[in-house]
Amino acid sequence: MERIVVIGANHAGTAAINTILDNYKDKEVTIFDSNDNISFLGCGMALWIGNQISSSEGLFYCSKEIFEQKGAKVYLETIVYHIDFDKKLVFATGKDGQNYQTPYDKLILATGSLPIAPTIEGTDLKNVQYVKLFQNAKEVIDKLHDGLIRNVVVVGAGYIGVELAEAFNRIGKKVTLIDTASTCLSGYYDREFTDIMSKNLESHGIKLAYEETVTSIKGIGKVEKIVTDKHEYPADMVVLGIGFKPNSQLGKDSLELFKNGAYLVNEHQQTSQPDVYAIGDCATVYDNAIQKTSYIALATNAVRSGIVAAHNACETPLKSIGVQGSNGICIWDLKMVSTGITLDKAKSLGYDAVATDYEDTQKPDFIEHDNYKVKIRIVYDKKTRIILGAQMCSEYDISMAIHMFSLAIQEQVTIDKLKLTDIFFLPHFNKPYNYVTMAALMAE
Ligand SMILES: Cc1cc2nc3c(=O)[nH]c(=O)nc-3n(C[C@H](O)[C@H](O)[C@H](O)COP(=O)(O)OP(=O)(O)OC[C@H]3O[C@@H](n4cnc5c(N)ncnc54)[C@H](O)[C@@H]3O)c2cc1C
Ligand SMILES: NC(=O)C1=CN([C@@H]2O[C@H](COP(=O)(O)OP(=O)(O)OC[C@H]3O[C@@H](n4cnc5c(N)ncnc54)[C@H](O)[C@@H]3O)[C@@H](O)[C@H]2O)C=CC1
Repeated sequence: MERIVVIGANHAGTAAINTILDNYKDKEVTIFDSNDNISFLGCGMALWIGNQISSSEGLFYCSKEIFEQKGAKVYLETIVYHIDFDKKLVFATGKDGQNYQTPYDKLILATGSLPIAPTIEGTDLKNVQYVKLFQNAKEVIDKLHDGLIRNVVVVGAGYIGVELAEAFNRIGKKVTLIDTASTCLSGYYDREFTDIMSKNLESHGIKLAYEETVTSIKGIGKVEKIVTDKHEYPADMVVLGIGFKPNSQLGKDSLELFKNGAYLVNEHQQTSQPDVYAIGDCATVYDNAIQKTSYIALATNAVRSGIVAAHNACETPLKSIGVQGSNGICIWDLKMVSTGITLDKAKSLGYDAVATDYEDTQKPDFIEHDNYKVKIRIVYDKKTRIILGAQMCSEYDISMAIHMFSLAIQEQVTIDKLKLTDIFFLPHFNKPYNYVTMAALMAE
C-alpha cells in the first residue's frame, strides 16, 4: 500500500487529506500536526472577538475523528522536527514525548505560515498578541474579559488589522490602527477605495496612524504604550498583524525556495523533489494577473492547492490553473472586494496600465429601498487590453460580481471583450446599463 504522509492539517492539509481519503481507498495516510485542533477558520476570529457570533464552535469544519473514521492515522500535538528526504523518513515527537520515524512514498508539506514578527523592543511583553491560531483568539478574548483592557493598538492595517480594529471597536475598546503605508489595505485596493475604508473606520471612532513606524513597545512586565517614529499611544493590548511568512523550516535546506522562502512548486504542486508536494501558505502560487510565480496567503488558495496535490500524489494528473488573489472584506456595512492587481501595483511592476472607473446605484432609481451606490474600478493593460485587476465597493452585497473578473483575469480576457458581455437585467438586482458594462464602455 502506498504511504502518504501529510504534515500540517489546517486548510491546505485538510483539503488534501479529505481528497485522498474520499477518492483513493488504497492509500495509507499518516497525518502530523503540532496543533491540537484542525481547520480553524481564522476569518471567524474578528467576528468572535467582536461578539458578532456567540461562540467559536462553528469555526471548525473538520476533526481528528473525521479523518480517523475515513482510515487515516492522525497525530495531533505532534511536531515534525526533521525530514530525511533521501531516505524518505519523517521524524516527529508527540506532546507525550513519543517519538515517530515514519516512512513515506509521497509527502505533502502543508505547514502553512507564521505571523511576521517585527524586530523591535517589547514584543515579549504581556498583552502583545499575535493573531493566527484558535488559541491566540481565545487568549485575546480571555484577556478582554478581565476588564483591564481599554486601549488596543493594532499594528498593520492589512486584512487582519482592519478586521480586528472593527472587532475591538464593536466591544467598546479605544482602538488605534498603525501602518507604515499611507493608507489601509494598500495591497488590495487603490487609494480611491482605501480612502473610503479609512473614512469608514474613522467615522466609527478608530484612530488611524498611517505612515508611522513602530519603534518600540514599552511597559513593565505588560504593555503600557507603543512608540512610533512620530507619536506615542497608550496601549493595554497590542495586536501585531503585519503579514505572514511561509513556514518552510523543514525543507529549506533540501527543497528549492521562492525569494520569500516559500516552497517553489510547479503546476502539480510538486516541489523540486517530485515525491514531495507543498500546498497552502508554505508554497508558491502561479498568479495569472502577472503571469508569474508569486506568494499569496489565503485559505481559498490553500484549499485548491490541497485538492490538486492530493490527486497528483495519487497518480491522477491535475494541473493547477493558477490564482488571481481574489479577496473580500466587510467592515460594518462597507463591503469591498478585489481580484488581480491594483493600478498602483501594475504601474510599479512596469505595466503600461490604466483604470476605468464608474460609480452608480446598484438598481434603477425607482427602486426606493436597499438601493446602494456601487463603485467599480477595472485595471487593464493599455497595449494588450488584458484585464489585470478589478475592485468594487458598496453597502450592497456585490461580492459575487468579482468572481466574473477573477475568471476574466484567469482567461486573459480583454477590456474590449467585456464591453458587450451579456449581463442580464432585472430591477431587483441591477440596471440595464449596469456598472460593469458602463465601466468597460468607458475604457480608453
Ligand atoms: C485572523 C485571520 C483571518 C483570516 N481570514 C481569511 C479569510 O477571510 N479568507 C482567506 O482566504 N484567508 C484568510 N486568512 C488566511 C488563512 O487563514 C490562511 O491562508 C490559511 O490558514 C492557510 O492554510 P494552510 O493550511 O496553508 O496553513 P496554516 O493555516 O498556517 O496551517 C498550517 C498547519 O501546519 C501545522 N504545522 C506547521 N509546522 C508543523 C510541524 N513542524 N509539524 C507538525 N505540524 C506543523 C500547524 O500546526 C498548522 O495546523 C486569515 C488568517 C487569519 C490569521
Ligand atoms: N478577508 C480576508 O480574505 C483575509 C485574509 N487574510 C490573509 O492573511 C494574511 C495575513 O494578513 P495580514 O497580516 O493582515 O497581512 P496583509 O498583507 O493583509 O497586511 C499587512 C499590513 O501590515 C503593514 N505592515 C507591514 N510591516 C509593517 C510594520 N513593520 N509596521 C506597521 N505596519 C506594517 C502592511 O503595510 C500591510 O498593510 C494575508 O495574506 C491576508 O490576505 C487575513 C485576514 C482576512
